[in-house]
Amino acid sequence: MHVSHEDDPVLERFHFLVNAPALFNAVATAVDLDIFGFLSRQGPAGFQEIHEQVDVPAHQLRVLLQGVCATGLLTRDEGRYANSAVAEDLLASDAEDSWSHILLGWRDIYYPAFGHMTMALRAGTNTALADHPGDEPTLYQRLSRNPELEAVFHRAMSAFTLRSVDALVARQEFSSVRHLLDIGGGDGTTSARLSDRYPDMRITVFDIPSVSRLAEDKTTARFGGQVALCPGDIFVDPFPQGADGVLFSHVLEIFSEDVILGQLKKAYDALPSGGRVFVYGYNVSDDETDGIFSARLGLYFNVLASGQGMAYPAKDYEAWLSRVGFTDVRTATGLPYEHGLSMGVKP
Ligand SMILES: C[S@@+](CC[C@H](N)C(=O)[O-])C[C@H]1O[C@@H](n2cnc3c(N)ncnc32)[C@H](O)[C@@H]1O
Repeated sequence: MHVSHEDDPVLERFHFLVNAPALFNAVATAVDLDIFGFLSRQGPAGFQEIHEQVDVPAHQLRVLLQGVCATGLLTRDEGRYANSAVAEDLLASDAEDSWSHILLGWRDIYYPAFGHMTMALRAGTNTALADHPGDEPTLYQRLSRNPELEAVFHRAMSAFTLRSVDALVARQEFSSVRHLLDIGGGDGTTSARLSDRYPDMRITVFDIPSVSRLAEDKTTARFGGQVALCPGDIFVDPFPQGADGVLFSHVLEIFSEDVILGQLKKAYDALPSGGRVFVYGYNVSDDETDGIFSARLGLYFNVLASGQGMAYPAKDYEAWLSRVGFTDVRTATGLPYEHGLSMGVKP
């Protein structure tokens, strides 16, 4: 006799979870086939109208549409399909912040790696990186050998960052910074937002050379002298001098405690007295039981990206900032998508 868990919300979650990999891929395929975009431009459409737009045999399209309807992202009313409000808002456009970019990035880069999870966690290192040619120890470095996949990665990264960055940019602590170093600043998405908001702030975006090239359009082309690019390796090259603020956005969480302490010390040494450090990213709850975005991220780091790191709880960052010598250490918690901003000031 099985016990019934009918009223237990964990059961409902379990049922969704075990089907989620297939459903996730169905939704990503619908993005690929521009089904959400078509329904957005066209309004509700019958099967035949969708079929005329999509190069998939009728039976296979029927199966796909059933799968996407089962997620709730498409609705079907008297035979006509339509985007749900969530699909219309998140998946129908090709805009920079569209979730469509995020889905394709997760599908092409993150999720293939998770099949290696048991092996990677047992091995204590990112064994899934073997699927990406090269001998460098992190995914970021190896992606520079594959410009197409690197572009997919940074389009997804940028779209996700845009979904949470407003809360970061709005922090009044940035208004006193004259020159900010955006360490691991990626394609410059965050710096571009900061430049819009603080036209008097100079910003230097530091990232590996292949990523710096991706940042050119978004930063120097648009912001001229306000944003400079500094190609380099955080483990090899010194941080540029003269800044009074250092931002690590979605960067420290990739690495182990020792590496984080080393990078925070580097920031401390580069800053003048009164200079500010900002550590922005995902935080799991202090008791490490909560945060599904953070959970995915920590697993991705350990299986694929670096073999280290996690969405550390804010109290870890606060302890590390204090240990390195920063004062006024605190965290703005509860930012969108499980984000927090830990800050400190060099005395
Ligand atoms: C998760 S992305 C964050 C991008 C951006 N800061 C944001 O919040 O959207 C991490 C960034 O760190 C950069 N990075 C990783 N290892 C690096 C290294 N050794 N030196 C310089 N940048 C590095 C990557 O290229 C990537 O752009």
